Amino acid sequence: MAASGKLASFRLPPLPTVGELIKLYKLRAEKQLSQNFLLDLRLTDKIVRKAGCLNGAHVCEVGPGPGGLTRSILNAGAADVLVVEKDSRFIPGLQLLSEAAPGRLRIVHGDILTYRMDRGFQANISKPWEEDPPNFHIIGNLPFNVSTPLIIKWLENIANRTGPFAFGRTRLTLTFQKEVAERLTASTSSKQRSRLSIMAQYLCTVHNCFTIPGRAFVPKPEVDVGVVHFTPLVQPQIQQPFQLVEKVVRNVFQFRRKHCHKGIENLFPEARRVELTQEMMQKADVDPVLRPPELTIPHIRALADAYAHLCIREPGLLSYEFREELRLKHLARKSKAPTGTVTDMPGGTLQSPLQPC
Ligand SMILES: C[S@@+](CC[C@H](N)C(=O)[O-])C[C@H]1O[C@@H](n2cnc3c(N)ncnc32)[C@H](O)[C@@H]1O
Repeated sequence: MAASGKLASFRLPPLPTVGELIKLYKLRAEKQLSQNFLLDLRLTDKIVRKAGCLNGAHVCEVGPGPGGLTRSILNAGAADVLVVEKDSRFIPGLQLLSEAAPGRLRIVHGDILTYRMDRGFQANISKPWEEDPPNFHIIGNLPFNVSTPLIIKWLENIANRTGPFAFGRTRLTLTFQKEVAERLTASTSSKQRSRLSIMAQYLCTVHNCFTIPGRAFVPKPEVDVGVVHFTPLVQPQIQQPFQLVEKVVRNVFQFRRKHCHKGIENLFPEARRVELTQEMMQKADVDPVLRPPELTIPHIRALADAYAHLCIREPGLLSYEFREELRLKHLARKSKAPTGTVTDMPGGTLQSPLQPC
């Protein structure tokens, strides 16, 4: 069959196994870089299947390490794979893989947090945002210590259509600590509903594909791992700047067990807190006694729209941060207090806005 004949040509020639490579190059996992390797190619193949059809695709893989997932991506027929790896010890093994897949694997020794992915691929892979996603994917068994900052950065990129999303609605297939995967995909009122749930779901369709038990990794991490797939939405569910949405959501979830108006109050300077909170809740038509996890994305949209309206009317509001007001107040009190009082002691500084001294 022509199709299967074509598929067979994607497959890599015989190579040392990932386990043999690890031994060959004496690659001890570095805890600092959150290195937990997947050596079972059935599992890496399963992750890659969740990305969708990779036939002829362009792929950026985050943290390839010894290259197990990279092999599965290449075997799935990706035409152009660019891997970004911070630890130089993995580069020789990846070069071996690159020689086995001529012209299909490019290796970048760098940090994914600063790497300019928009410069790593040609503009002609782009698809207009309103059309189907481009044949460009980001895939990674992410280092845990960078996974949350990375997804927040990419969500902001999605909102602004920058970075990897300058090419269109680039899909992401990524691993997270199971708990983070659950937060990303949590529905309204669930125990895991959090800031991350709202920020991800207002911009993307998010699926928690499956869980990999910790014992499948070498060395075994203390937690299980979730594989999450993201497809950016054509139309974000909230049409306000990312920073504004992030600020509203951060404040709302500040007191997740209290009524939502408690967190919203902190969007406003103390002197006008009651009045402006009331106005914002009324404008948004959101019940102030709902708890943050009970808020749906339409509720958050109404709150963000109402807050944006107030910020246009009162331009100083957007830059107001209640923690800054507390800090200044605390400093003022401290400068007035006689020396030796509790505010001068190391433990006397403000721990939380709930416990002003
Ligand atoms: C959890 S391991 C996964 C390795 C491999 N993909 C696998 O599945 O076996 C994470 C990998 O990301 C790399 N890494 C850690 N921080 C990184 C960063 N900031 N940028 C790029 N790679 C990073 C580590 O060196 C390691 O190879």
